[in-house]
Amino acid sequence: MTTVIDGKAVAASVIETVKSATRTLESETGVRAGLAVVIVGDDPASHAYVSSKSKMAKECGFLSIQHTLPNETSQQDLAKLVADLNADPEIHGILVQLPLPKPLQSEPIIQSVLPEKDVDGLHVVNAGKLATGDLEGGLVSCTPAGAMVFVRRTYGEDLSGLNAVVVGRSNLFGKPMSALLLAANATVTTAHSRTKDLPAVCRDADILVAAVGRPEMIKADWVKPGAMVIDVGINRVPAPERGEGKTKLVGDVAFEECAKIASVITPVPGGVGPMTIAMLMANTIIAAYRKAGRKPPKF
Ligand SMILES: NC(=O)C1=CN([C@@H]2O[C@H](COP(=O)(O)OP(=O)(O)OC[C@H]3O[C@@H](n4cnc5c(N)ncnc54)[C@H](OP(=O)(O)O)[C@@H]3O)[C@@H](O)[C@H]2O)C=CC1
Ligand SMILES: Nc1nc(=O)c2c([nH]1)NC[C@@H]1CN(c3ccc(C(=O)N[C@@H](CCC(=O)O)C(=O)O)cc3)C=[N+]21
Repeated sequence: MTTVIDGKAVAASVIETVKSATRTLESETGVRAGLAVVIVGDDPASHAYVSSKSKMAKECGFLSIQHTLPNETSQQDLAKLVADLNADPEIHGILVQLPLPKPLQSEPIIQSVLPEKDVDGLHVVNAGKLATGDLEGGLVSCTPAGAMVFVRRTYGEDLSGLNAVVVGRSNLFGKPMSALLLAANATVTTAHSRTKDLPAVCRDADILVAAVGRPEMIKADWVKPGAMVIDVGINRVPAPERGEGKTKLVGDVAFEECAKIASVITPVPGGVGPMTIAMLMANTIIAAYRKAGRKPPKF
């Protein structure tokens, strides 16, 4: 029987841990964890994500601040806001929603967030700590951190002897995912658009992770029988069967056919997506504990 991971349920258990850690920190030190989310422009999908992040932060008991800036915001004004948030002692985590509208440059903004407040894990200091195997000292990008929770719940802490294939090499997901799998002793291949014979590479994977952004690209005959398949892709596609002009979300994995071959698989929606938000809350409480000189909880 194939196990379909219930990402909402796993995310809810992470959120419970965050809530109790938030209460403990506040009662023992008087520090209330604070998260600032910055969004520039009016992209509706980004607004939907950001409002669910702000809502979840409130639910966790955080001070939750959202800064909504207009499309025509200048690079200097955005940089000034980040500098103010860096200096604000009530704020422990800063997330600048990506992508930024043109012509804003995201890289200088990402690198200007203080590493200890970089709950997205995108600062070179955090990426570097992960790359050098320092998993305790930095902050890890939320989506790969969430996918690793699924991996640990399936295989445990030690992935020795297992082959993992990550399709995609972005700084936001593919690279940190590969680094986390490697740190857990898996034998890791990072595949991308230039990889030769991708289906054959994927068939070698005991843990196959897809983060490409191509609807249902991974087919059943790419999956090793009994493998764990983690689908990170979020693709909105037309769904005429639901009515004219309707759309639906699908992942990068052809779910129905791959579920027959895999032993464990994550759905879209309801898989990795909810974990991204939960791990953002986890990173914020970790940052707040560190700021207070306390040992943060483990997730
Ligand atoms: N669930 C969640 O919370 C999140 C979901 N996502 C989703 O995950 C997906 C990937 O996101 P992200 O990493 O930011 O995307 P990017 O567009 O930054 O990266 C996509 C990667 O896929 C590779 N790729 C593209 N086409 C192919 C192909 N035909 N064969 C093999 N590899 C290919 C690219 O290779 P190359 O480098 O050679 O160009 C690149 O490395 C998206 O659908 C995104 O929406 C992302 C973040 C969070
Ligand atoms: N600085 C930054 N950090 C990010 O982590 C970041 C970002 N920018 N920009 C965009 C991507 C995408 N992303 C998602 C978060 C939650 C869901 C999510 O909750 N998905 C639900 C479905 C949501 C729906 O129905 O639309 C699910 O898969 O079940 C998806 C995708 C974070 N990202």
